[in-house]
Order: sequence, then structure tokens, then C-alpha cells
Amino acid sequence: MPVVEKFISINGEGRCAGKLAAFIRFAGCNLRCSYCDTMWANEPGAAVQSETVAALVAWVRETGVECVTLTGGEPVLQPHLAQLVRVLCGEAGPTGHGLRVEVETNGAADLAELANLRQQLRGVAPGALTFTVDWKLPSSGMEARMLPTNFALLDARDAVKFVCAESDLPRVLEVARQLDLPGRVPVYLSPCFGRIEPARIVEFMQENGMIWATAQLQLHKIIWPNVERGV
Ligand SMILES: C[S@@+](CC[C@H](N)C(=O)[O-])C[C@H]1O[C@@H](n2cnc3c(N)ncnc32)[C@H](O)[C@@H]1O
Ligand SMILES: Nc1nc2[nH]cc(C(=O)O)c2c(=O)[nH]1
Ligand code: SF4
Ligand SMILES: [Mg+2]
Repeated sequence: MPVVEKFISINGEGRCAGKLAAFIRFAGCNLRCSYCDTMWANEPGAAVQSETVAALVAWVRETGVECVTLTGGEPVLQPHLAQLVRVLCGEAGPTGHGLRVEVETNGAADLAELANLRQQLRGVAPGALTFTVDWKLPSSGMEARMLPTNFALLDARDAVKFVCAESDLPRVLEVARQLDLPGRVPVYLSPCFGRIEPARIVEFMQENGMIWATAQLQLHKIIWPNVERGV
């Protein structure tokens, strides 16, 4: 599998924010979001290490952490992702419980195969696999690529993330209603870095009584400003 970086950090985003996690970032993406902070991973010339599923699982085991984030680029484009997830979810973590695997995905890559795998895994490893799925808003330039079917596959263990610029805020309400998210799937609102004051997101939540949403800043960008890789 084509990997551009792997590292240990705290998860800066999503339901496991603040927890130590092992990150595996895959090369290549089917979208080109206007704000992408990892465009370097999507360039054809990116320095890629070819890794087997077995080598990635061995690396995760060595890290000694329980949370694993598979990201990119777009991880769901990887033909062997389901195989990797299956093995990781069957691994005992350092505390003897299973590993917790989170797939960070862009909403435009079909999640059906992984959702089926999760159904199969639930008996043996409940909660082992979660999806954090972006709904790309208008300022990304990619909203037309969203697959609503992906969002119907999500439940209370997953998260839908809206990365918002100021002009995107009203659209969050429309999409959340259309996809029936409040009360069904946790929703995170994250500022598009440098394009909105985070306080504006909180005001918008207050103005619209959005008790079902969680505002979230990217912790790693606060802790390590201007560091692009390995955090
Ligand atoms: C780099 S993407 C990789 C995973 C997948 N391609 C996706 O878009 O979800 C990881 C997360 O970073 C977010 N992100 C990228 N650039 C950002 C920025 N400038 N400000 C805030 N979040 C950003 C994306 O929206 C996504 O939620
Ligand atoms: N620390 C840290 N947490 C993250 N959570 C999701 C990330 C991503 O790029 O998908 C990410 C990342 O790049 N760094
Ligand atoms: S989908 Fe993710 S990796 Fe791809 S361009 Fe958008 S933010 Fe970047
Ligand atoms: Mg990131």
C-alpha cells in the first residue's frame, strides 16, 4: 500500500481527539479541496513507501497505542484497505482490548465495502471500526462529489465533519437536515484553517440552537503551528 507517512501523535480531531494514536497516511486523493492541508500527499511525485498489510500491522503493534487513524489522501481508495482494517480490528491492543480503528474519509469514496465489513466485525469487535466522514461544503469546491448513500451507512459510533468557512455556515443546517444527522450521527464543526474565526462557529451554533453539534479545533495545529508533517 502506498504510504506517505506514519507517526504517533495525539489525535487532533474527531471522537478520539486528545488521545494518542498511530497515524497511517496513504497517498492520493480523488478530490482537490481548495483548503487541503495535505495536498503534498496527493501530488503524483510524493515520496511513497510501499508497505504490506503485515508490515503496517506490525508497526501499529510496536507503537503500543490503542487508537489507529487511517487517513490520507483518501484512504478508502486503497484496494487493500478492508484487508488492513480486518486484521487491525482483530488485533489485541496494549490493554488486551481490541484496537480502535478510525477511517478519515472524504464523503466521495464509496464506504459500502467497509460498512459491510463492520457488520461482520461487530459480533467479535464491537466499536472497533469507526468512520469520520467529511461533508465537503461549497467553499471546498467539491460538494457536488458527495455521495449521500455514504451518510446513510453511519450511526452513533461515527462522526460527520463539516469543515467550514464563514460562507458555508448556513449550508451546514440544510445538509444536516437532509441527511437526518441530528440525534443519529455525531456532528463536528471545524473551522477551515485561516478562513473563519472559530468564535463565529460558536455564535452560529448559539443562534441556531445546534445542541446536536460539537465545535472542534484541530489540536495539532495549535500545539505545533506551521508543522505540516509528522504531527
Ligand atoms: C487531509 S484529510 C484526509 C482524509 C480525507 N481525504 C478527508 O478529506 O476527510 C483529513 C481531514 O483534514 C481536514 N482538513 C484538510 N484541510 C483542512 C484545513 N485547511 N482546515 C481544516 N481542516 C482541514 C479535512 O477536511 C479532513 O477532515
Ligand atoms: N494530530 C493529527 N490528528 C489528526 N486527525 C486527523 C488527521 C488527518 O489528517 O486525517 C490528523 C493529523 O494530521 N494530525
Ligand atoms: S478529500 Fe481530504 S485529502 Fe483530498 S483534497 Fe480534500 S481534504 Fe485533501
Ligand atoms: Mg491532517
